[in-house]
Amino acid sequence: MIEVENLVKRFGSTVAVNGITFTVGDGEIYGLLGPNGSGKSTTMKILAGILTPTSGRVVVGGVDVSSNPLRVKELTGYVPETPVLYESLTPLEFFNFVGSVRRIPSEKLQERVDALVRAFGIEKYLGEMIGSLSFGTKQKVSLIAAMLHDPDVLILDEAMNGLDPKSARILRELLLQFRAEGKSVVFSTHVLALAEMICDRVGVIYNGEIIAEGTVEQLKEFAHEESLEDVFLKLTESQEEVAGIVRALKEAL
Ligand SMILES: Nc1ncnc2c1ncn2[C@@H]1O[C@H](COP(=O)(O)OP(=O)(O)OP(=O)(O)O)[C@@H](O)[C@H]1O
Repeated sequence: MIEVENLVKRFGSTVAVNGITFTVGDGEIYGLLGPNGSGKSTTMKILAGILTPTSGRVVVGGVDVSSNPLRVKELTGYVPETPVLYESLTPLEFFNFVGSVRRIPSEKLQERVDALVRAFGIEKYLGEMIGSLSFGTKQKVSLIAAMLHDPDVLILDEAMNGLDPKSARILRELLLQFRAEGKSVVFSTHVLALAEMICDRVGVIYNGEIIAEGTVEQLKEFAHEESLEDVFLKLTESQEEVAGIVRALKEAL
């Protein structure tokens, strides 16, 4: 369970997150959707205990992030928008490093590394330097590292980026399994069809505020639109703008 209450994050004069409130239940996948720069990554970094909020309250698995960020990190697996990895380690060395930092018993670590490496099909890269791997393979390493300690909560920032269709399907299945085990997932994406497919509820974030929230069906009804893409464009006031740009392009080209 994740509870976010009146969360604010300022960077100097920039208000990245402007008083957002939402909860993610046990066994729920919550999609955070929003245009570039709307505050998704900042929110997710706060949930993962990486950034401290300016104000507001975040409770993960009953633990307040401000009072016990270390415990929240134990409960949480976080995949950043861009993989942050040690380029001069091999994936296997990196997984062992993560295992020791997270104090995962060696037998359990071995089991989880084997299963996840097999699921994402990266066996042949285990002994290569991470710096030499493709973006998609690095993303898989980042995902596996986040899941090694079997976290109760997963925070995935555009985690499907760079994944081939097979790996994207595997991740989707893993998330559904995660949900069935009663865990909570926060998932940001610009791929609205994907959000529609896997999210139990979505929150649309715009200029640091959640401007609409509900199931995809509820949002479609609320916005009187047929697709989540149209709902998104309408809510973020982009529908008219996109139409204008397309008109201008047609004239110019
Ligand atoms: N470390 C920082 N210092 C200053 N401003 C920042 C910092 N991190 C984020 N911001 C600003 O906060 C706002 C929200 O950024 P954020 O990265 O959370 O957006 P986002 O919704 O994740 O965007 P995208 O879809 O492009 O990844 C932006 O205006 C951004 O420039």
